Amino acid sequence: MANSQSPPVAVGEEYEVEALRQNDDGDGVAQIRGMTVFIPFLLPGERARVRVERVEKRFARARVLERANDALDRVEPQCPVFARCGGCQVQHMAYAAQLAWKEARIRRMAERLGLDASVVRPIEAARTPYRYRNQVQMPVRWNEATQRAEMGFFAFGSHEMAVTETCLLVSEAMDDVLRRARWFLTSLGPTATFAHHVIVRQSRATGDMAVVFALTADDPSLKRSVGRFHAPQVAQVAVTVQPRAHGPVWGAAVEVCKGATHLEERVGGLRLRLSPRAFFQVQSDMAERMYAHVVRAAEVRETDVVIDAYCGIGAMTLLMANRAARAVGVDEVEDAIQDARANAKLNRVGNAEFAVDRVERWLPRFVQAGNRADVLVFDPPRKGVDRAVIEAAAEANVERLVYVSCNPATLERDLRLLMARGFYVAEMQPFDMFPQTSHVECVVALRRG
Ligand SMILES: C[S@@+](CC[C@H](N)C(=O)[O-])C[C@H]1O[C@@H](n2cnc3c(N)ncnc32)[C@H](O)[C@@H]1O
Repeated sequence: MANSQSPPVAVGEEYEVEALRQNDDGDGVAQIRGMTVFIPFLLPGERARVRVERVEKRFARARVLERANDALDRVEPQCPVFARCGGCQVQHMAYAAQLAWKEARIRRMAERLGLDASVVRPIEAARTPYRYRNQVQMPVRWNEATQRAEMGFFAFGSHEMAVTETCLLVSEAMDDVLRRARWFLTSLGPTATFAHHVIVRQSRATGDMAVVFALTADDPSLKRSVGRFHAPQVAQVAVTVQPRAHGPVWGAAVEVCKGATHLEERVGGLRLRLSPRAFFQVQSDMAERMYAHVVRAAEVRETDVVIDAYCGIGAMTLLMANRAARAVGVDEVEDAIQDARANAKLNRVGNAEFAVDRVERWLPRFVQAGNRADVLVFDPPRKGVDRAVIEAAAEANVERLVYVSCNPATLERDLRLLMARGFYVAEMQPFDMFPQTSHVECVVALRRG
């Protein structure tokens, strides 16, 4: 018999459960003998026979063996590798239910922060919940037995590959290029073992695509071979050398082997040059709507000095510069800032400047040097902003701050800190930048007061 210290459930045990709610990863949550159990792909109200697969101190994970009923929100997932690929978590939910679930998460965050429910606006839905992504990174491996290159996606938190030729989140033209890249690597023979990822990005404006082969070896003849890849609408072929096949995908540099040096995208009336290594929002249409919202939320006036921290290729910097006295964009990626400077010229924006730096270094210096700023825009990566950035924002004496976040957990942490330093939340606008996944984007307008 289990003693009082041992967990109430054990790996391999089977139970009949009902999911009571959904956690932020999209998993169903049930209670078994007083323990919280997370069950992927089980929706609230659904009952199932499950097997416990992992037991931690405070929770366990279980897998559905047989589902007894279907929730009203359940739909048939469209992708053949859904549940095996780690990319999508909620294809089994109707799109309207995905939206409601994401909006509710932002509402719960507002509640925990002690905010009035009226600050949260209804979530902005994607125009197309499938085939919306403008970029994809597909792992590749060489199959010794079949002597073919295989592509697919890694399962969540593992390097086990779900082999597939298609991703329903990208355009059909991108799917076609991925297929051709796999045939091409197969045609190279075992030398293709050096390829570990194929990255494809497509411009919404021109339809042109850039294809980057990520290789483990810096081999000139392999690079020459890769340069022979061609497919309809592919305007650029490049390589990046990243010796570790499991870890970061990109190497230190990207070498264009063939074609254009950049793609061109158009957003919010701007022409934007886009290098392979520079970040760009994955859904161009939603990016356009979100940028327009950020400019409105920042209430940019013509005497304002605006700081766009984590600016990427400078799209928001330029949109705000058009209404301000001066705009400064900062990003740590040199290629992105080169694009941003070129984009300022391309769009004849004369009052935008850019710096290659880490925001946590640049912003405190900017503020301590006594420079004026009226508006701050933060659009950090998933880990949120550094403590030094919060302190600098508090000292900067800005009236308006707009925080663009792709991770509600770090957003909540950072909002709590900003609120403790004299900012209040005026509005929260969620955007469904990543349909079929558990991710949600949110733009928060803060004011000093
Ligand atoms: C979510 S993206 C936003 C980019 C841009 N605002 C846009 O909409 O395209 C985050 C950006 O932050 C940059 N970045 C990440 N950490 C940084 C840091 N510590 N300092 C400066 N830039 C950073 C990345 O290079 C990336 O361009």
